[in-house]
Amino acid sequence: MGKVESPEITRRATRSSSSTAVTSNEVETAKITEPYKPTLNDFVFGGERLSFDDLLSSFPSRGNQIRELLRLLGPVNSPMLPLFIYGGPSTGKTSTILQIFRYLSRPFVYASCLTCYSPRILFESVLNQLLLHKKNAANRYSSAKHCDKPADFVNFLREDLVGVIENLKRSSKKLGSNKPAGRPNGNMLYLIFDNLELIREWDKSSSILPFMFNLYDFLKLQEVGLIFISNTSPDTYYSNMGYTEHVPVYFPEYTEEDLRQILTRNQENRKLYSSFLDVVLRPFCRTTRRVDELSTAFSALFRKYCESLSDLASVPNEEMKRRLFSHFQPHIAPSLNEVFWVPSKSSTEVEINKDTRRKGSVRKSQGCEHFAQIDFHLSTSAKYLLISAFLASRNPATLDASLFDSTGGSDSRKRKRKASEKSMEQKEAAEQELLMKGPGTFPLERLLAIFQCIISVADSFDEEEHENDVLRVEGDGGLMSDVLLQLSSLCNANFIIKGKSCPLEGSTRYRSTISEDLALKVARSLKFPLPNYLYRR
Ligand SMILES: Nc1ncnc2c1ncn2[C@@H]1O[C@H](COP(=O)(O)OP(=O)(O)OP(=O)(O)O)[C@@H](O)[C@H]1O
Repeated sequence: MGKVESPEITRRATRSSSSTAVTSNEVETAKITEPYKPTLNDFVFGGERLSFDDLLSSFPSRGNQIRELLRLLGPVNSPMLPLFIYGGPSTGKTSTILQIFRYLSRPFVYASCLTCYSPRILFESVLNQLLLHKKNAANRYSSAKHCDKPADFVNFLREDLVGVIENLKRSSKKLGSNKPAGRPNGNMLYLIFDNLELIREWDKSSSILPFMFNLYDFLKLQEVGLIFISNTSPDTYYSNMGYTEHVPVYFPEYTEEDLRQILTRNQENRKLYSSFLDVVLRPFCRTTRRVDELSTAFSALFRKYCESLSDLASVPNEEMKRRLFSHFQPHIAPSLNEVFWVPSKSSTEVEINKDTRRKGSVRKSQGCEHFAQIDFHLSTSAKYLLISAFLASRNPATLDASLFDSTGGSDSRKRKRKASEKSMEQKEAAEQELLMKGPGTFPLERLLAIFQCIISVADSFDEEEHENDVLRVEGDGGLMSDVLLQLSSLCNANFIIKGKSCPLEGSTRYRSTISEDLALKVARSLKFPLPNYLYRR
């Protein structure tokens, strides 16, 4: 995955070979061959400490999440409930939390379920880090402890954690409050488990996720902070949760303006880059909002944009912008197509395989299949239902009336949207909060109302193409049973989560789990103008 130029993430262990001043050849040789001796400092980032301003400016549009995470982590040595950080792919979850730890200089162990793709690799990776054990030729690349059973892992983990925490306490006492940069701050140790959603793929026994969520209760160690990072919301783990409360922190998808700030952040000539973004950002955002995908596509495109410029420091005027644009325009569409076909690794991009669907189970896209397969496997009405659920989760319910009129016709939509934009401004604070909370829940009635509306809109713009499917769903007497059947299939496939009943209303609530990327792809396959119906900040 192409990562945007983010602040360096280097753990001290990987810097072991960085040279110190040497005075003679012998000393030099000795230094090079001398095996590196890991210390407690390996639990924190080395190098200069990051200031709070640097932390904030490294992650445009993540100020709220950074402040929230700092609040939840609390002052040094504060016990905390497990955190559950979630949000779509490439929304900065991993980089933000790691840089927060760099800023705090607090000791942590990090394991990603992407690279640790079996219980044994995951457990042993955590234990190796705790024991400061490095796999190398001398130990035949073996782990410090052999461990593939959750029960063994808990025992080893507790034992090792207690040891490390004791050492941290001793070292804290020795150093007092006068800690140089690169030394662990405090005696809490944090365990960060990233890409949690992938466990579902490799844990055939389905026992690891419940185990992970129980870890806090199993360990009962005040000095240990647990942080889980996931691409999917806590609801997608619904059946696995129900243990000690995990505090959710949501990373919402970026808006176009957020992406502009993120992408412009490290550019030498911001004005030039901004004129480039004026041309490319909007069309690309319709295809993807992933920072990694955009930055990869844009780095090549920007070179093309500047090709005819003799001075890269020049500030473009209108005439120059026009010239650059006409030179560069032919490259936009091919690049867009390339991005369009890059399969996103969002875990919500699940394909309902014909066979597995019959069995009622779900298989994640293997990455190389492209969207055409979703096209093949989902019926048109299921796609509309999926889009309706996405809209219901994503838009504030108060905007439904202004986005869809009773006939679902699109004629008056523009006018009504405009009128509602005024009131949207007044409600901005409340709705911002709504977005922060992540995809919202909705009752069945709202889903069906949106479904009816968008189907009639679609009908009016593309009557012939979808006639058979849509009209069948809309027109015949089996409407409800058909839609409910589709809904139940989408719930089985985890595209839509069926939650508990609302205690006040007594009705069941639902939540969409799909990413905006996927919703847009589904909408594109139907030629449905989804962006027109999306509430944007
Ligand atoms: N607000 C931001 N400012 C600067 N860079 C960002 C921001 N958000 C994301 N990025 C960059 O995008 C890339 C992907 O981010 P990161 O891996 O942290 O996302 P993620 O949410 O953990 O993704 P995934 O769920 O796929 O693991 C990184 O290079 C990161 O630095």
